[in-house]
Amino acid sequence: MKKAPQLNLVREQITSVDKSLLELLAKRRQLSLEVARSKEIDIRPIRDTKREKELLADLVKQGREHGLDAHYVLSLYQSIIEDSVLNQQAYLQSQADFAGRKLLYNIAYLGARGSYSYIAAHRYCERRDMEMQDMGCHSFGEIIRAVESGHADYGFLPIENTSSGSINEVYDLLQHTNLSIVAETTIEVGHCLLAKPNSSLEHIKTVYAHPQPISQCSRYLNEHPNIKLHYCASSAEAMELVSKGDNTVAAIGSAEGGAYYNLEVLDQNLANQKINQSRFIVVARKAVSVPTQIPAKTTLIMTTGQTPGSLADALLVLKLHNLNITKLESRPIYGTPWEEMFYLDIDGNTAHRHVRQALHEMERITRFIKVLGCYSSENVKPTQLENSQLLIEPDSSKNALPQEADSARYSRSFKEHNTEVVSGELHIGNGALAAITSLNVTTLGNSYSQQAQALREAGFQAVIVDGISQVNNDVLSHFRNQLNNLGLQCIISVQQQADLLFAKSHADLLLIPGEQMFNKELLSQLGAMNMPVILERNNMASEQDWLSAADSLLSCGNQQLILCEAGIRSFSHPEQLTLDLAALVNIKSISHLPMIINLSYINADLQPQLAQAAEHLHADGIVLPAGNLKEQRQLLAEIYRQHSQP
Ligand SMILES: C=C(O[C@@H]1C=C(C(=O)O)C=C[C@H]1O)C(=O)O
Repeated sequence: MKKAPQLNLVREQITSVDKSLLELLAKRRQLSLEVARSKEIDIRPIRDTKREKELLADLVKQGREHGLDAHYVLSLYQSIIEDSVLNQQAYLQSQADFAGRKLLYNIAYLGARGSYSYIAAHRYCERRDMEMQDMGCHSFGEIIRAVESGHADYGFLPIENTSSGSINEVYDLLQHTNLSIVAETTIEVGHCLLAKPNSSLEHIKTVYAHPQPISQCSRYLNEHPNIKLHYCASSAEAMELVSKGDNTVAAIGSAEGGAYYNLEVLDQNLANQKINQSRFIVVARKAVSVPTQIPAKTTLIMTTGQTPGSLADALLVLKLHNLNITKLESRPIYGTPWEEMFYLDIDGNTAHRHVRQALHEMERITRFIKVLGCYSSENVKPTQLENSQLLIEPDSSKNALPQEADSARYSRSFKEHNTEVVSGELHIGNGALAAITSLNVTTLGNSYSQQAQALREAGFQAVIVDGISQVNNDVLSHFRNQLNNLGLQCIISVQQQADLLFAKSHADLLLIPGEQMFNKELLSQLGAMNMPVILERNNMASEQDWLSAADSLLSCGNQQLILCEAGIRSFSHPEQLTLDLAALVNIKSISHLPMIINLSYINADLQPQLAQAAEHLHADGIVLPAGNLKEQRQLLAEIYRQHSQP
C-alpha cells in the first residue's frame, strides 16, 4: 500500500511557501512605491491600465503553464494591483500634504477599539505610515465636534454600505459643518456572531448590535426569530457588553474586532449581501488638494429651484463638461419641509479647469451649492481581460486545463483511442464495419429459426428488435436464443421506459430510439448499466443535442456507447427523413465514439447508394431494414469488398 505523506511535514512546506509568498508580495509593494516616486517626478498618472492589461495577460498565460486557472490568476492579481495602486496614491497624497505632516494623529471614530470604524481608521493610517492616537466617540455628531474643536485631526464617518445603502445621519450632519472631506476608504464588513468562549449558537437568547449591522443582517436575524435584539451605540459597545455577560448573549461584529474582546466566532457571513462593504469618509478642518496624477472625487451639496427641470438642468451642466456622477443622494432640509438637499459625488478634480468651470456654471442655476471636498478616489476599477484571453488556447500550453467543450466525454481530447464495442461476433468501431438489420418482432410469425438463419446468411451480425411491448416473454426469449445460436446479437429498442427491465433481460445490446433521445431518466438508467447501448439521433435534434445526450449517458459510467444517425427532417422533403452524412464526418472527427447509419427510415431506392457512401465516409456500421434478403446479401458483399480495399 502507498504510504501517505506525513501531514505535518507537508504543512511545514506550505507554511514556508506562504512565508516566501508574503516576502515577495512585500517586495512587489516596495517596487511599486519606487514606481510612484518616479511618477511623482515625471508627473505621470499613477494608474496605467495599458500596462496592467499586458501584465495580466502575461500572468494568465504563465499561470496556465503551471496549471493555474485563468480566473484564479486574474482575480488574485486584480487585488494585488488594487493594493499597489492604493499604496501609490496614498504615497503621492501624503507627499502633497507633507507640509502639515505630524508624528501622531488624533483620530475620532465611532465606538472603541474593534469597531468597524476603528478598523477602517487603523487601516487608513497604516497605509500612510501615520501613527494613530485613537479617540473613540459615542455618536457621529461627537466625531464631527471633536474635529471641529481641534481635539481630533481626522474624523472617520461611514457614508454607505453595500447592504443597507446610504447612512442618512452622516449625510444630514454634513449639511451643517464646515469640515472638508479629505479622503475616503472602503473596508470589507464581514459580520460575525461573536460570543464568549464555550458558547453555542443554540443557547444564544440576545444579540447586541448597532442598528446598521442589524439592518445589514436582517435576513439572518429573521431566520432566528427567537433571538432578542438589543440596540447599541456601536459594535464595540456590543462586544464589550457581551464580554461582560454570560453565554446566552452574542454581538454582531468583525472577527478582527471580536479578538480585542476575547470573543469567538459562533457564526459568520451574516450580511444579506455576499459582498458587504462600507465606505467611510475622512473629514478634517482643512481641505486637501489632490495631485493630478491621482483619480479624484469631488463631493458637493446643492439645492435647486422648485421649478420643473431645475435638477435636470444642473445635472446637464455636468454632462456638458463630461463629468461622471458616481452618486446622487437627496435628503430633506431641516426646517423647510419638502425641499431637498442633493449630494453628488463626481469623478473629477477641482484642480482641473473643466471641473471648476462646471461648478461655476452650476452656481448660476442653483439656490445653494457647496463643495464638501475633493479627495483621492479609492475606487480602483479592476482591469479586465478579453474573454478570449481567458479561454484556454489548446496549443498554448501542454499543461493547460481542458476547456469545457474539450473535456466532454465524447470528445477525442477526453479519450485518445477510438471506442470499440464488442458483443459476441459483433464488432463496432475502430475500423470494424458492422452489418445490422432491424425488424419488428410482431411480424415474425412462427418461423423464428428460418428467419434467423436467412439473416445470418445475408451477412448480418446483429438484429435490432422493435415492438417488444406487444409480445410476451416466451416469444422474445425464443427468438433471442435462435439469434444467439447462429452467432447473431440481439439489439432491443427501448421504445418506452417501462420496457427497460424486460428489454434488458433479453438483449445483448440496447437501443435508445430517436424519440427517447431527450429522455434524461432513461439515459441515466442506461448509463448506469454494464451493457452496450446504441443512441439514435432524434430527427429534430442538432448534433450538439445528440452529443449532450451521449455525454450525459457516459457520465453515468457506461462507456460502451454507439451513436446512430437515422435521418433528420430537412426542408426539401419534410415528410421524409434525410440522412445527415455531414454529421457522420463531423462527429467522427471530434468524437472517439463509433457511429452507425440506420437506413430503415430512408427512401428505399436511395438505401444502396447511401450505404456505400456511409462506408466510404468511415461509418462503423450500417443498419438495413429487413427486406429482400437476396438483394441485401449482394449489397453487403459489395460494401465489405469496398471496405476491405486499402
Ligand atoms: C506599478 C505601477 O503602477 C500601477 C500599478 C501596477 C502594478 O501594480 O503592477 C501596474 C500599473 C499601474 O496601474 C506601474 O505603472 O508599473
